[in-house]
Amino acid sequence: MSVIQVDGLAKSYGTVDAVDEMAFAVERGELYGFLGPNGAGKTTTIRVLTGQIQPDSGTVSVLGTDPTAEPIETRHRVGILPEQGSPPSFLTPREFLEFVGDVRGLEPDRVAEQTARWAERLGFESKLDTLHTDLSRGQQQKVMISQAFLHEPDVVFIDEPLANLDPLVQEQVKRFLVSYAAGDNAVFVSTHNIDVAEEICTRVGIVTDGRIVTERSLEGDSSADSVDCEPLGDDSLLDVFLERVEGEDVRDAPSLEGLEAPAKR
Ligand SMILES: Nc1ncnc2c1ncn2[C@@H]1O[C@H](COP(=O)(O)OP(=O)(O)OP(=O)(O)O)[C@@H](O)[C@H]1O
Repeated sequence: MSVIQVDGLAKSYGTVDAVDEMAFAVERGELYGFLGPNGAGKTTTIRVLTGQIQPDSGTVSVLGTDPTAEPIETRHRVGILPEQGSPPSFLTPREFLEFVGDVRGLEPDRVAEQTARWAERLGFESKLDTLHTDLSRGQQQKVMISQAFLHEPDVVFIDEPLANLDPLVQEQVKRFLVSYAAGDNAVFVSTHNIDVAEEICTRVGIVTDGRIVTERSLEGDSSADSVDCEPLGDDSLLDVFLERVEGEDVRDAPSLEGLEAPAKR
């Protein structure tokens, strides 16, 4: 059984159809990239899958739970790194991770062990007892990454994983995500970053206007054997993206008048 299954999902906000006829499935061992332009419906889909909002119609299943009917059960079982999420300003990383560990049902010893491991892995040991309000945006992002993986969930949802991270930490996080998915888990990454998706994902679904318009497998021998998906082949992911988004090659789109860089003298 797929660890994430979405069929006929629809969600509107007033007259805006944010998600419409969305359908896909993700298997264990996959690092699935949800790639789409601004407003494509990526965050809305993740919010439904993590039990944060109710859809208008469709069925969703995450690790055999129904996030629309049992959102707390789903949230206990998965890791979530929300878009622009930040840890509470009035807590320190240690206090916040203790809180998250408690909510996720971890023993205090295990929380302490995991906190130390993540602080070392992402290099924020010296900030463990500093209030978040006094941390940089990138340091806060490291704490948010740590909370998503603290309880070693089988499925992790991540909205823009590398935002605000310096290049060195970006490389570490990318390598970690690849190895985590390969360890019989599933990592679901929503991103605008085509290069990162091409580099780390095992499969990518291109989302526009609230639905997946095409999927591509990015590895020859997919770890998820049951996935039947067209390989990327000789195309670049950028080419596939540009062709599919709005059904036209956006490289031919008119330039933004008045915004051209001034000619060099
Ligand atoms: N709470 C809301 N109220 C009204 N409209 C919303 C709300 N949240 C999202 N939308 C609209 O729904 C559509 C899909 O938004 P969503 O945030 O899911 O897209 P996205 O693919 O995550 O975009 P981005 O890459 O810019 O984060 C957009 O048109 C957006 O304006």
